[in-house]
Amino acid sequence: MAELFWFEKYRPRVFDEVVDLEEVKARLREFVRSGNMPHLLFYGPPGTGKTTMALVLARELYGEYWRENTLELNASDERGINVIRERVKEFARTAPVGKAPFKLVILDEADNMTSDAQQALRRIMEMYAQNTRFILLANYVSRIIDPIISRCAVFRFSPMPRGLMAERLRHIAKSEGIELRDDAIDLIYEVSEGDMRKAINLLQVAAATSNVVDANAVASATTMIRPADVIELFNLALNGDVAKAREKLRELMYVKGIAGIDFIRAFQRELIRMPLDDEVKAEIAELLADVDYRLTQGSDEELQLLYLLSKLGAIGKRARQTPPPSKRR
Ligand SMILES: Nc1ncnc2c1ncn2[C@@H]1O[C@H](COP(=O)(O)OP(=O)(O)OP(=O)(O)O)[C@@H](O)[C@H]1O
Repeated sequence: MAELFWFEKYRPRVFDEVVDLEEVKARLREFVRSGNMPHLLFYGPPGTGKTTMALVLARELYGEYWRENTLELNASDERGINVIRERVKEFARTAPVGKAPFKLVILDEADNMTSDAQQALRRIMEMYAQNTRFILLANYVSRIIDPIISRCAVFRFSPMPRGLMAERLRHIAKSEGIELRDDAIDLIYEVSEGDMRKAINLLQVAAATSNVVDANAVASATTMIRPADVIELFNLALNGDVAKAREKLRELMYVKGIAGIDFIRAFQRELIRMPLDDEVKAEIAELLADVDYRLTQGSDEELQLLYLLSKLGAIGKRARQTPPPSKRR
């Protein structure tokens, strides 16, 4: 069956396809080679490859029999520790198929379990240790009780670095016949904060409307402000058309539902690319930082943004009256 979601379609199947995580791969390969391993705990933010790595390990351990030898449970779906106990008991009853001497239980969202449930889980892990190994997946290691941590080999997963995320996105875009622009990658990286699932999803949604994916397409796929709208706002205000700028601002705030702080981020992002004098840019950057601060202090969003627009109007007016530095004597 064709995969509906690209993040599933492009989920790595073997260690070599997994981007980054070199140390984790090396240690897991060693477990596969030796045919033995302890329980594992993978922790880190969403979309950083924990589930992927657990499934790759299962394939590498069992080859074609990986499904028969793997039980995937979600700690927050499964109603309570008793359900987990029953399912593990049932699963562990039969011997593993293939060469590895144990079966694999992958328990997602282990950090959502209460500490009592985790205590019970620890006993289950011990009870079936002879022929099962657990891989616990968690976002926060601090929410896992010490007796479990001390029984596991612990691996940390970090947000995907920009360069590697870009490489992976380019690979997917190429396979899908999509032209992916650099400004789109910048924006996807910024919005996804190193979460690969989110990044791939954004690419897929943006590509649904156009074969050329640029930052505008990415922004339209989110509740983000499009670069084209930011530039228009900037230009309207700087050119002294503050009334029109206000209208545009209100439309974006109330029709698209864009938050004040997102405007500031978008302005900061576009400012670098604006064809303005460095001194003017520095002044605007300072103004943006001021407004940003006041917004974080709880000031009224619309008032702050209107203030920003009128200040931009004044800066623009002054800039038009002052010749650029190269022409100054
Ligand atoms: N290191 C990686 N290399 C290549 N693709 C990756 C990598 N990490 C994540 N991905 C992509 O992101 C998707 C989501 O990753 P995965 O399900 O492994 O995240 P996770 O860390 O388990 O997240 P969660 O905590 O939300 O369960 C994968 O299907 C895959 O397409």
